[in-house]
Amino acid sequence: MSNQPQHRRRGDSTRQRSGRHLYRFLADEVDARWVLIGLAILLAGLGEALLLALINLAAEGIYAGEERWLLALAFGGVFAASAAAQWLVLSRSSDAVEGAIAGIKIRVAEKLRRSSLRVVEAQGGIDAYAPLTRIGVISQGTVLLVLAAQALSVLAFVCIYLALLSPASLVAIVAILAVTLPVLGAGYEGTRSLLQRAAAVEGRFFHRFGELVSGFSDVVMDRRLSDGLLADLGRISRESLDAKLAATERHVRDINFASSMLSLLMFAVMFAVPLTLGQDGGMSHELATAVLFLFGPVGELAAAIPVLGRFDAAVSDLYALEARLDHASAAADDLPPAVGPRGFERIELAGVGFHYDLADAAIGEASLGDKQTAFAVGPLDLTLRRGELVFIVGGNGSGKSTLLKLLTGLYRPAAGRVLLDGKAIADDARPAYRTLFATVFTDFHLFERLHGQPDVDPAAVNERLAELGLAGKTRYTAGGFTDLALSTGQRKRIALLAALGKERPILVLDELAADQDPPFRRRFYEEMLPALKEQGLTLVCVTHDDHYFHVADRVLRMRDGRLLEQGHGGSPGDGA
Ligand SMILES: Nc1ncnc2c1ncn2[C@@H]1O[C@H](COP(=O)(O)OP(=O)(O)OP(=O)(O)O)[C@@H](O)[C@H]1O
Repeated sequence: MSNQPQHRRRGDSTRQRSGRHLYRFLADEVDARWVLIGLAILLAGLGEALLLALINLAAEGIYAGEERWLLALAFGGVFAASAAAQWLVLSRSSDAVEGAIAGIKIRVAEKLRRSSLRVVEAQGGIDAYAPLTRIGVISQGTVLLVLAAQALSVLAFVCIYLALLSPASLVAIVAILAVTLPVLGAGYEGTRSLLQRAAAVEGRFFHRFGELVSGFSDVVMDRRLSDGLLADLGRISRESLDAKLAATERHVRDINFASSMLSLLMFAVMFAVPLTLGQDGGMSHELATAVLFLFGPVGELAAAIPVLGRFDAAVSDLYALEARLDHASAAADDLPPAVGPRGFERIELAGVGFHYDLADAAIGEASLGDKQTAFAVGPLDLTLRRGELVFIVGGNGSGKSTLLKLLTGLYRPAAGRVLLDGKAIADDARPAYRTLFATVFTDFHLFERLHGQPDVDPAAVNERLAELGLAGKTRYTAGGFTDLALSTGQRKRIALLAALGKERPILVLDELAADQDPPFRRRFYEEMLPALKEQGLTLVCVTHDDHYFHVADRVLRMRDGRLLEQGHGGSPGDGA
């Protein structure tokens, strides 16, 4: 079982109320001195309220000469302290959040590498990891979040100041804020979910947009296809626009509401309270300045709503992704060791069965109910001996690649056993077992550099590239391959080079020769494979090249997920 590192945050947070994600992110992920930041926020708020009081004192016009200088000095001092506090809050919190984001990115990559091939296949393409790309929203949101906290602090201190000026006004202020803040809170909730929906739709847009790029040759050749694709893009875009417009409308309504409530507050403090209590209004200009001072922080709070909503949605999507990966890695094998077993005599598949279940792939709760078997292989019985050259043949979709993934330990058998030299491979031994194999599957990926081989001599790699007919096409340097935009056949040759560089005892090649030109194909079957066998490698190759079956020691045929009886070189199992 996986021994992945434990984190303070657990992956089960996806169903929590919105806002909680934000809180958990700050509390659990961000390594900041919150007490210090909190004190600085309070200081900044207090500073604003003091500035207000000083402005009011100066406006009274009764201080002159030395006293006015003192007021000016006090203003300067408070302003400097308040600005320093704000600088401290913003720089410390931004640094801490950036640090947390950098850590999260690596943590998600670590969780992904600990999940299984089936899960990664089932997640689909890179779109599934889009929450990781939206993490930048968190950086942008941090400043606004801090400013919103500071606005709350200013609000509190200005209210205290107002209370000191006119205790009766405090009642009106508290009543109005008691209505305004929860309404803004509810507005935040709604805006957040609308923005989250818009982000999800945006993800679908980019998926479809990706099809426009990857299928471009069809797009320019087929008007009906390109019209259909564009219509689809337009529909998705409108859906995203609708969600965004709804969010904006709600936000504008919130801002409107907040400013109306402030006007009401002004009315209450300037008219309702004095008229009701029969006050003479001598304090009114100070009260008016104080109420006007509230406009800034309340406006900042209202303006922060959509950004905080995006921040919250981004964190919540990220945690949902992590929860899926946590779920997957809990059931996945450990990481393989850097160096595994080197030698073996025989590998056996004994009654091995496997099926592609939608539920196997289910890493969220949603799909657990749709258990369906898409394709099943087995029971498979096969013995592979050291030094053999085995071909696997069969029609499209007969299960050849699935067999290779079972043989190499990439898939966990649902039935039967895989035995290494007579000993069944237990789950905890499978990662080490996998290191026996170097593979080139049909959906291989060419890494830009030979990761994990830091000491590789570029000159030696370039020599091998030349042997594979790729001199002048690409070169290997300390920075990696200079060019990988090559033909499919050429890319496959590089994949072969990379696989051989791993120096594993078994080489598994899935239709490697399929895209090669006839001279290279002949060289591959008649010279390279025999030479590799001569060097002691065990080779398992999926092929459709019946011209070269004679090269193999054995040819096995797959049909409908079953291995037919084994034949010898030149005579595949069912006599085809
Ligand atoms: N990742 C997957 N998820 C779900 N089903 C899959 C997946 N990969 C393959 N299958 C199913 O398994 C069947 C066998 O696929 P497999 O790739 O093993 O066949 P193959 O013999 O290698 O075919 P080909 O010659 O076309 O490469 C396919 O028909 C497909 O329905």
